[in-house]
Amino acid sequence: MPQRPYIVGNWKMHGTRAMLSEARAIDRAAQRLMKVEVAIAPPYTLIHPIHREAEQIAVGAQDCHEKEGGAHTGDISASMVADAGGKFVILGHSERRQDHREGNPLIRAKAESALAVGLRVIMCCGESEETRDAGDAVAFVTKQLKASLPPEIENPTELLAVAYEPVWAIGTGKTAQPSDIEEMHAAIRALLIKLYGEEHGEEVRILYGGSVKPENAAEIFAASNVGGALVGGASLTADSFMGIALAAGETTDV
Ligand SMILES: O=C[C@H](O)COP(=O)(O)O
Repeated sequence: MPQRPYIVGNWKMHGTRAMLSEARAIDRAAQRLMKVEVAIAPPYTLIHPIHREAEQIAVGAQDCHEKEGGAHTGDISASMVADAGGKFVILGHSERRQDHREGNPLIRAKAESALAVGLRVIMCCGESEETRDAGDAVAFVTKQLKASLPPEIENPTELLAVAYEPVWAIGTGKTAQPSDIEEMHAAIRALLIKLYGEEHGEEVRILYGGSVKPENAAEIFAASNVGGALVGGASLTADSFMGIALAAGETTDV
């Protein structure tokens, strides 16, 4: 049975307690949209407050440290995320790869640490504009993803989602063409089947991310192998975020 579309808001470094009202509005709207799985990844400081109030949506983190604990000033471990009520963690986002020079081996170690405490991993991947222009996008992304994903996951259907986010489409207003999304998601699907077997490889949701908005969401969700979206800017208000979730609900017969 196919899984529900998964619509995840990545609030990035936006959000003080003033944003709790937006989270409440998202949660209320999600209660009327049971065909879609809605989640938000606020800054660490808002995970617990949102978790305490939310009835429908899951809350998660935008990163975690690869170690369980220790002398790592300023870092947060996967078990701390879980303790605060987090149910998932976004890993390998291009902003972390760039701002914090995170490479594939480190990202894989973080994923192993997150899975060990039962967090779902949303593993990001994506190519730069230069790589796409050179015609190397599919080869680059599949190699990046293979090197970032743990080779063994107990229940990938439940505990893994992949987010394809072309770097040039993030926060720029540019989105990939549906045909390019289909080509990339098909290549990712083939990799997931190879890594985790047919049963799980077919079921893991592959999200698209990069300037998703209510206006372009329906076209993106109509593309094959798109199981949801990782949404940045448009997830900061309940209206636009739930507009995207609504579009996902309309394209599913789950
Ligand atoms: O994680 C989300 C992505 O980076 C997309 O961000 P955006 O929707 O603002 O382009």
